[in-house]
Amino acid sequence: MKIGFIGVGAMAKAIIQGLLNAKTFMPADIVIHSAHTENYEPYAKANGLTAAKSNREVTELSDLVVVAVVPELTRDVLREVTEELHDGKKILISIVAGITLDDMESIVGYDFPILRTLPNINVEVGSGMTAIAYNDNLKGDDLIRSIGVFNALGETTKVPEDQFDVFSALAGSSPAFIDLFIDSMSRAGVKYGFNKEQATRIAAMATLGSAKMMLMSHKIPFDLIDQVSSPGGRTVKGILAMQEYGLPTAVVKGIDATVGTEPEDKD
Ligand SMILES: NC(=O)C1=CN([C@@H]2O[C@H](COP(=O)(O)OP(=O)(O)OC[C@H]3O[C@@H](n4cnc5c(N)ncnc54)[C@H](OP(=O)(O)O)[C@@H]3O)[C@@H](O)[C@H]2O)C=CC1
Ligand SMILES: O=C(O)[C@@H]1CCC=N1
Repeated sequence: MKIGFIGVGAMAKAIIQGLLNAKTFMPADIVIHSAHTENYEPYAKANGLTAAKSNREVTELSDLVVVAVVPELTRDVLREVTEELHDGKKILISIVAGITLDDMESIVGYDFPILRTLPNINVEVGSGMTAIAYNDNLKGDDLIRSIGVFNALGETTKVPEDQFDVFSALAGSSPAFIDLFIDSMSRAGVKYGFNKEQATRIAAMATLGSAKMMLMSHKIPFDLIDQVSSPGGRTVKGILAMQEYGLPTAVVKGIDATVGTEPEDKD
């Protein structure tokens, strides 16, 4: 089975690296093309991937065709490859935020198998969280095979399409928010004399461990907060100060802005 990528930017590269790490595909079975030869050819060569000369060639050579361009270009790219998609065997996979199954069906055809996903950048290290939705034409082994690509890169969860934008904020964008939190912790460490590298490592390991605790203990966040907050100790003072300075509200406001729900956030 071959998987092709139309667009090889940050997200496609994270998926490809994750697939190579997981040995889900042989490098030569990963076919790529993007806008600039100087971007995709050296990348293909460095990783032993197959570089195609066009989006149409990627589609022709692949069983699973992943669209990984920015939303604004997606419709044009789908129109470009519609003919090659229709050989009766191919499955279209989109990782594009904001483009619905219906949007895609209206371009490539209503009788065509499509998996809509919203992965996050952590697929690169096998700890991704990917939303999935699919149309009625994707079923049986094809469904298992196409979802299996993302299960090999972490976890998948079925999400109603009208919740994809919220999922995108909570999982697609949140790695950047968590990185901001880690960087803020690390800068606090620097303020008190740690070097940045060591402070970042400490903050990142604490974040990783806390996420693991949350998932493995099945406790709610506030039970874990209470476990760390010794009576009369330092942690509760820190929690109260963070609340006073608006951390929980800042996070919700950040998600609002990402989803675009507030009137001032509308484009
Ligand atoms: N970044 C993330 O964390 C996430 C991104 N996504 C979605 O993934 C998609 C890609 O995002 P991201 O990787 O960040 O974006 P990038 O800008 O990093 O990558 C876009 C890619 O599209 C290529 N491209 C541009 N025009 C064409 C064309 N006509 N034909 C083929 N390829 C083309 C670019 O080529 P070149 O490199 O040659 O210039 C580039 O490789 C978006 O739709 C986004 O919504 C979804 C979840 C998370
Ligand atoms: O910033 C974006 O629009 C994309 C979607 C989720 C993560 N990156």
